[in-house]
Amino acid sequence: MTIIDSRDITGLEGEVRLSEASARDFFALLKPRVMSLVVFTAFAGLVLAPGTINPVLGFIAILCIAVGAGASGALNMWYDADIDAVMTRTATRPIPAGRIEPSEALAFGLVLSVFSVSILGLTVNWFSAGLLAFTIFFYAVVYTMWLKRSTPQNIVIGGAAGAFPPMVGWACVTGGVSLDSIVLFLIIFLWTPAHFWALALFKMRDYGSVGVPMLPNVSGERVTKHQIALYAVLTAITAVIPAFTGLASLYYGLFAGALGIYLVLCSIAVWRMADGDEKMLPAKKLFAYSILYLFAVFSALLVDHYVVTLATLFGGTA
Ligand code: HEM
Ligand SMILES: CC(C)=CCC/C(C)=C/CC/C(C)=C/COP(=O)(O)OP(=O)(O)O
Repeated sequence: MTIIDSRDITGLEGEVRLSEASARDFFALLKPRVMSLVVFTAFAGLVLAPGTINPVLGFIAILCIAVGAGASGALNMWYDADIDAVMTRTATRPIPAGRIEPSEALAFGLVLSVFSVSILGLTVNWFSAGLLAFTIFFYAVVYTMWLKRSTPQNIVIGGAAGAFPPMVGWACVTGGVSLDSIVLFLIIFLWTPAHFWALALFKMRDYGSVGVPMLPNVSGERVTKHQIALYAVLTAITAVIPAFTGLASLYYGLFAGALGIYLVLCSIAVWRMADGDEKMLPAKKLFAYSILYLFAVFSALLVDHYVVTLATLFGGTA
């Protein structure tokens, strides 16, 4: 018997397309583009941590963090399906578009969460697994179900979820937390407001249409622009700290400083933008640069780490 639904109007060919689309849709539930940078910061935490980890275990650890991050994205999309259906940016996501049932997304998110945490605990260590579980809980429950719809400080507090991954990576190697891993946490924690409020400024109407209390909608553009500049300065300063704690060299510090100065300049351009500006070009530029910035800072930490390690080896054998 042929099942007729809106996606199956061309017989067998339609059915084949349906199953292909389903795999893509389940993949989309993992928020792969956002989570790729999250996983990269976790990888950096794992590499920068003192000590070593068996490469196979390191690979399993990163896979578990990627799956756990994706699972939290699926749970976020399950809970937010009602507002995602209304906002133009999110209306075509698999659940609001009707391509995945909410119950399927919930089951998918829960199974992947349990799977990723258990495998990480059984193969690597239970401290990192506990931290991964806490991170998933923080994003899916604390941010998505509670803060997002109740306070304009939602992403400041909720942003902690996005900042934990390097600490999870670090804990995979050391089994604990250290000052250096807290600095990595702080860089992302302080970066999140400039990253997200830039987007919230040019997507104000979307958030207003669903009543989500994002800062620009609640306190207005001016306050948001001041807050963005404040957090950009704090981020730029914090990102230089690894050069002083010994986690990275002074060359890293100079590079991170230059990246930070440009972040602050972009945020000042947003500050100077007239309220009510329709095009919001400086905000769009800041959002795009914020992503490049975080990627560049964590890449610089990795490159610096390898260069210093090689230099030490070379110096040691010379
Ligand atoms: C509470 C914290 C955060 C909030 C509210 C937030 C919000 C957003 C939103 C709404 C988008 C647009 C996504 C889309 O339309 O698909 C976005 C894009 C993005 N975010 Fe964030 N973000 C947060 C934290 C992070 C973190 C921690 C990272 C990485 C470490 C990150 C990396 C990215 C990337 C790479 C994109 C671009 C995705 C693309 O090109 O489609 N975000 N963010
Ligand atoms: C290891 C692990 C569990 C990592 C999780 C990392 C994490 C919390 C990333 C946050 C990414 C993100 C897109 C937040 C926006 O949610 P939103 O609901 O405000 O955005 P939306 O409107 O696009 O859905």
